[in-house]
Amino acid sequence: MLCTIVLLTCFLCLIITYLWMTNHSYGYFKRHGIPTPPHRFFFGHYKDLWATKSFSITLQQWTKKYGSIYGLFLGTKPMYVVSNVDFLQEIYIKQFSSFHSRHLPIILRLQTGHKVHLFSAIGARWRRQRHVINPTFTAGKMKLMSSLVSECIETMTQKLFSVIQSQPIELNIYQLYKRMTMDVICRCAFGIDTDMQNDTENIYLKKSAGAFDQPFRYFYLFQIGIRRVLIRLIPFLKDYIEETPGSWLTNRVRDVVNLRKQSPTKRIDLLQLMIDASTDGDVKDNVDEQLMPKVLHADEVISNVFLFMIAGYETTSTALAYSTYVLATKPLIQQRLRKEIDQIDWKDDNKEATYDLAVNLPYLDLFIREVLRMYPVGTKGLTRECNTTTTVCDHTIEEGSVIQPDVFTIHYDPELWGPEDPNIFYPERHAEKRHPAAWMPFGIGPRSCIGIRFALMELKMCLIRLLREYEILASDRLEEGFRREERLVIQPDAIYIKLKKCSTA
Ligand code: HEM
Repeated sequence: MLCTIVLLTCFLCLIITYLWMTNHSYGYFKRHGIPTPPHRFFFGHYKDLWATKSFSITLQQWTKKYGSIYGLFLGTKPMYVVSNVDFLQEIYIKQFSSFHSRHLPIILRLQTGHKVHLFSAIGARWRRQRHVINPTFTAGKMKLMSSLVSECIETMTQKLFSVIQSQPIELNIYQLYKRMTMDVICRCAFGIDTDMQNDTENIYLKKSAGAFDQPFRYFYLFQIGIRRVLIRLIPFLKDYIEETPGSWLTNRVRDVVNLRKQSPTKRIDLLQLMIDASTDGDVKDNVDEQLMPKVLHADEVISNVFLFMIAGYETTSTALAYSTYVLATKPLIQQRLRKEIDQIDWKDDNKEATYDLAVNLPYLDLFIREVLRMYPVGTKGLTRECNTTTTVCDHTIEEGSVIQPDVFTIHYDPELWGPEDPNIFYPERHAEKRHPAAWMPFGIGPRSCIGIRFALMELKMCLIRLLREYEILASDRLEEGFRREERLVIQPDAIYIKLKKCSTA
């Protein structure tokens, strides 16, 4: 009897402590004088964020109601949603040392040791990996890799050539872009010469589609999580649980890396550059810059190759999709771009010269910047987690809280982007210097997208090739296919266009 009473009392105390702590957590923003939309016990705002079709648009709607800095709860974790650009500049740039990590989904937090890649690494490990991988993405390295990219674009153009008849026919070009960007990333990061554009039964294409195009993505992530936990608890189960497409791809990278190490000839791609900067020995991180080992562990090469596939495939194909949508709906802008492109004497047999010409076309550069302002591809990966309590623009931000920029509000703010209406597509607005945190499609600061140069090279080379050859026309179903949905990236269903051969091509 006494034992039961003691147990019941302990249980009650635990419940009271839990309720007190949860209640205290939910008082976070009230204590800091920050407004919040109403939350639910235990879930915080998770349920609202899961239920919405677009995370980014929901944030934008709340900003209209609660202002440029407001709070949400991820469970009980406080998250600041911010569209105040001075505040963001402090966090992402000036006080980066207090905000160097992202808030990660549980699936990435399960990764440990050398399985941790650049996206999820924190502290000294992130600094070492970024230091070693940065030189892989210099302009010089991009120029050397441009011929691999150009080959994939050429295959796409040939494919289009065989489809386009004397009369323009409707096609969903987004599908072709996905195959082309997957070919590019397989060649440059995976180090294998796939031909996904002609070989639609390609096993890599199928596995990648399995890994990235999941209709029930949360269920899929849950499945990966369960698999990881089970294998960690009972290692021999590994042989009995079916490989997920992601681990199938990871194992193929391992095979390619092993083959590469034995091969006497060197290919210039992201994989080789990372292999050259790696060691088979142990790597111990050190917070002291002088003592930081300037190498990658062999397993980190593999995890980062896989990361590049995820980070570089859907993002770039979707940015191409948005660019094509704009070109199809704005014939005058298309004409101006073609005029700039047609003025160049393209040296198709000299890939490096072509690279220089392509990346330096001024109107094309403004055009892409404007596309990504109006249609940022993803906003969820931009979070930062506070690792030491600090003060930002008179607000005390406590350790463990999360920062999420409201990119849509920032990108459409007339004060940041005027005097021309930000709802109008106007590339010239980027010729003027803007606030450092006003344009965030690739993030900002030391932890912004490492692949920006690669992505811009691919986008520019592909658009130039298309516009030299074809006039892009809107199909009757263009708007119907343009319905957007937000998963890992914010993507349209389809981009239905018609292509007409240019008279000068
Ligand atoms: C249009 C195409 C792309 C877009 C819009 C894009 C966007 C982004 C964004 C928003 C971030 C988060 C930045 C931040 O937290 O401040 C990011 C990070 C990253 N991106 Fe990209 N990306 C693109 C293409 C690529 C490509 C082609 C690669 C690699 C080949 C790549 C590799 C990465 C990596 C490794 C990170 C993590 C960097 C770190 O934490 O240090 N991205 N990207």
